[in-house]
Amino acid sequence: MIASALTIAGTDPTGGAGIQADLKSFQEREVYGMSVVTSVVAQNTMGVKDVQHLPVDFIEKQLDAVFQDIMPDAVKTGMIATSEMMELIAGKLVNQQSPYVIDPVMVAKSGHELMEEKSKQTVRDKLIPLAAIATPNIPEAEILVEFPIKNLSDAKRAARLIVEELGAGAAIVKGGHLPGEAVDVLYDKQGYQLFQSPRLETKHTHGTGCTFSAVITSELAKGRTIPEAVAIGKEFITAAIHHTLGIGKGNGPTNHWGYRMNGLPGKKKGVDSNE
Ligand SMILES: Nc1ncnc2c1ncn2[C@@H]1O[C@H](COP(=O)(O)OP(=O)(O)O)[C@@H](O)[C@H]1O
Ligand SMILES: Cc1ncc(COP(=O)(O)O)c(N)n1
Repeated sequence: MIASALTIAGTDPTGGAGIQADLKSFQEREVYGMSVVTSVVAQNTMGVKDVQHLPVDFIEKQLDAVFQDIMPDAVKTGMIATSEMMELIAGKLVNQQSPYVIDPVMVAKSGHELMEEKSKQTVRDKLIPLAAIATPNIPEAEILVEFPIKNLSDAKRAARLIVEELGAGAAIVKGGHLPGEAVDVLYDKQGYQLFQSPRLETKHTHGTGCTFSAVITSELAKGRTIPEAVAIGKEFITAAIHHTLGIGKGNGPTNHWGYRMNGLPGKKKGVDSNE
């Protein structure tokens, strides 16, 4: 039977980030995609204009509609703006057997806050301990661990702390916001693993974090291990950034077909970690 995955997140009507990026990524990885909307966001590649949060009881109705029908093989969360939403979602996920990937989305690349300030504590307390893997970027990891991350050794310490003290099963601290090569640090019970790619010079990186964590979710849904899922996520996002579409007036989206149609930069077309 086909693997299925559920994303619980906010929207991007221009399709590069949020729910839309997640569903495109699930589809690319041949996983049946489902979605529960938390907030409707009026945004584009130039920034966030406005946000409407859905009522918590309506988010609950959407979650129940999914869970009463098609049980996902993996779940990811993206933008969850308020503590009330987080508490609801934690209550629904606590008895789930399927792996849960938390992308603790806090601030959009454009600088707009996507999570209430007072809820940052709730992410740490209620959601991180339920996660098979957390995928913070550098600013998000800094908020979770409460120390500045200036280099690879800080990122390693943060990833370890998110697992050993905050209770995630694994953590990957993404290096998109550090200078130099794009190095992501995975820490799990087996120790550290680094996932590295050259830094690609482009402004078109809208939704990179959403796409990366959605691919990890897809691979966990198929039963792959965390290091296998992260390796595929890293190849997918590298190709999606490299084979840029060049659309959008601001920081454009990545190319969700890039990996399947063109493969990794420098490798032959169609190269896929499945092969
Ligand atoms: N300019 C870039 N070149 C290559 N890889 C990048 C670049 N920017 C981000 N990445 C990669 O994209 C993924 C998402 O990282 P990041 O941009 O830090 O997340 P977020 O979108 O949550 O801020 C990571 O694997 C990171 O290494
Ligand atoms: C609904 C939603 N979720 C997440 C992001 C973060 O994406 P990015 O950091 O690339 O702007 C976003 N802009 N919108």
